[in-house]
Amino acid sequence: MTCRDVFSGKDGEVAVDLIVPLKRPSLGKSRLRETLGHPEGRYSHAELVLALAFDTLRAATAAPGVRRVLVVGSDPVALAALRELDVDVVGDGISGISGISGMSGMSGGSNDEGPENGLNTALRVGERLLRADDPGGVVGALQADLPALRPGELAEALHEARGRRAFVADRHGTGTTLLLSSPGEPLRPRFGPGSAHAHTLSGAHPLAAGLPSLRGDVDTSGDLDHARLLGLGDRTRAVLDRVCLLS
Ligand SMILES: Nc1nc2c(ncn2[C@@H]2O[C@H](COP(=O)(O)OP(=O)(O)OP(=O)(O)O)[C@@H](O)[C@H]2O)c(=O)[nH]1
Ligand SMILES: C=C(OP(=O)(O)O)C(=O)O
Repeated sequence: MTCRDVFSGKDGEVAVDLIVPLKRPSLGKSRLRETLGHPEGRYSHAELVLALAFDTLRAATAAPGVRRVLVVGSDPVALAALRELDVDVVGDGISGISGISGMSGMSGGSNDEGPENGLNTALRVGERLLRADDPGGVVGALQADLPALRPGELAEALHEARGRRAFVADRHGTGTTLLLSSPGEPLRPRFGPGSAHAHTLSGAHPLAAGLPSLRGDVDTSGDLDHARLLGLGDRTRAVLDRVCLLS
């Protein structure tokens, strides 16, 4: 199990274990596929979605204050491709795959009144695994579509939360890119349409810092253009550069 030995956060802060949900890349990011058109032949849609996740994870694992990163996904091939990163991977229990990397899969059952969807179910699977190892820690959910993410901005968000259940809204103000629990308390994920509002209603504290790279999730080609202006991670840039080289 991958776990950074030394917590490098600021004084007295609790280390954070992050869950990163990852839908099967060929099925995920359907709005991006629709608005980008049909790049197939130059790169596959799945390759781009996996690159977004790869760059997100590379930044997350480099962020001070992040102790551990657990990817909960639906596709064994995609999960295997992430093994070179300093992350744990596990099946989301939705697609039939479960234990990977020495972890046992668990079903997603819920005692939470938030919306039931694949994403929240996957997060509960991850939360239960992380809590089994550290019942008193802070658990977070980070989206896998933040290709411009800067480790320092993620660290800044963890710092601003200061142990409160808190969230970061996306740049549109409607979605959520990061949700953090209080130490030892349930995450209570309410991801889905309008999740920023749902997280506010559930009592989570909206983090106010600018954090453009942490708010820059990619759902459409417009979001991808925005992330490109912020500065894409290497993997995503390399996939997109191929289009420019060929066109
Ligand atoms: N493991 C898992 N992850 C999910 C699931 N649904 C969404 N995710 C992940 O949750 C994050 C945010 O999801 P969305 O932005 O709604 O992604 P999406 O469903 O791929 O995108 P659209 O098809 O455009 O709605 C991404 O990291 C997805 O990969 C799911 O059913 N299982
Ligand atoms: C599921 C979510 O992501 P998106 O809005 O990017 O679909 C969310 O923000 O709750």
